[in-house]
Amino acid sequence: MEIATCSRMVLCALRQQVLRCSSHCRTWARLLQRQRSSCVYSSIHGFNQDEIKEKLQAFHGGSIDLLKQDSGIAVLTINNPSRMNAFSGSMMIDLEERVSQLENWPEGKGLIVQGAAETFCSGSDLNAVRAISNQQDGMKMCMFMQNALTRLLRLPLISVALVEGRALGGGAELTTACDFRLMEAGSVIQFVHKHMGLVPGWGGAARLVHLVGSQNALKLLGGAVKVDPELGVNIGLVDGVLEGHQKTEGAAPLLQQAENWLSRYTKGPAPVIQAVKKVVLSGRELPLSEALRTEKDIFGTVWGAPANLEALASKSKHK
Ligand SMILES: CCCC(=O)SCCNC(=O)CCNC(=O)[C@H](O)C(C)(C)COP(=O)(O)OP(=O)(O)OC[C@H]1O[C@@H](n2cnc3c(N)ncnc32)[C@H](O)[C@@H]1OP(=O)(O)O
Repeated sequence: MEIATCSRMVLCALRQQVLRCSSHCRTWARLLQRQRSSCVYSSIHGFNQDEIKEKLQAFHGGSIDLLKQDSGIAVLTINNPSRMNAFSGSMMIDLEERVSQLENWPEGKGLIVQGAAETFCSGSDLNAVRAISNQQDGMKMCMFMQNALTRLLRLPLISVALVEGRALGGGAELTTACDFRLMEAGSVIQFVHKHMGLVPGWGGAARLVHLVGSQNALKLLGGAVKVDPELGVNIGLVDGVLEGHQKTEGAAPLLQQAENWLSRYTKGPAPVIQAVKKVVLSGRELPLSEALRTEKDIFGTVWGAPANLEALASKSKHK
């Protein structure tokens, strides 16, 4: 073959490769843009994040701890045991920061949200609530938490709330910002807002309606019903019941049980698991035509990618 012909062929292959790469880059840029716009409120809604962060910072205590594991499953712990893991202001800021870290975790596949010291979370810290009980601050805190929890639910990770002990008020809302909920036998999820003269404000009502339907949501909020694992499973709020490791002899620690449960869905390469979450998320949140276009874009990120080529080469049978 002539040298000129050969170089033309190489150039052509290179051009195709560049075109393919730039199309991938454009797709990723579009998807990243969508991820960045995960927030519900921004400056166009009159929301100033720095302003409310400064206010929340004054109510300290507790922390939100993040452990990223080599397995690709991270554990997020609500840690304020002396107040039954209630959310102080600084913990709200911590939560937002941990969500940012998880948004930038290419190896991530799953997330378990748990409470420290054998209980889940008793909602917002009532001391902070009293101090910011004026209308303006309440709205700002509500927007801040809706943004953080919406971004939590929209992470490209399959997430599970591991409910041990009690999930009350904002704690119950937090469970709805995960893809799945697992409850320990004997634990309770309760939207106690009505007893506090409130309704959910962290996005919990909107998400609850999607999970259990408006009839059940109305019952749970209107009656401040104590949801035990059996009721939770019956109405579709809860996806699995774990054995209480202290009460049942030989039961594995709860976190271990939750990791085992989740690992069924996180087995495989991170880009594929993240793509699975993204297609479901777009189907759940977008109008059909937009969801279909997004699915096509996400499909484009896995088609012909290493995991796909490897599977094709191995001629796998799905037995
Ligand atoms: C939009 C968000 C809406 C919201 O989240 S509003 C808040 C909803 N949550 C609540 O109302 C929970 C109030 N707390 C309770 O009902 C009970 O404390 C709870 C969780 C059932 C536990 O009861 P017990 O086991 O008897 O324990 P206890 O009452 O002695 O509590 C132990 C210590 O924890 C504290 N605590 C519990 N929940 C808290 C909260 N949300 N904010 C601030 N402090 C809270 C409680 O005051 C007590 O502290 P201390 O030992 O008296 O200093």
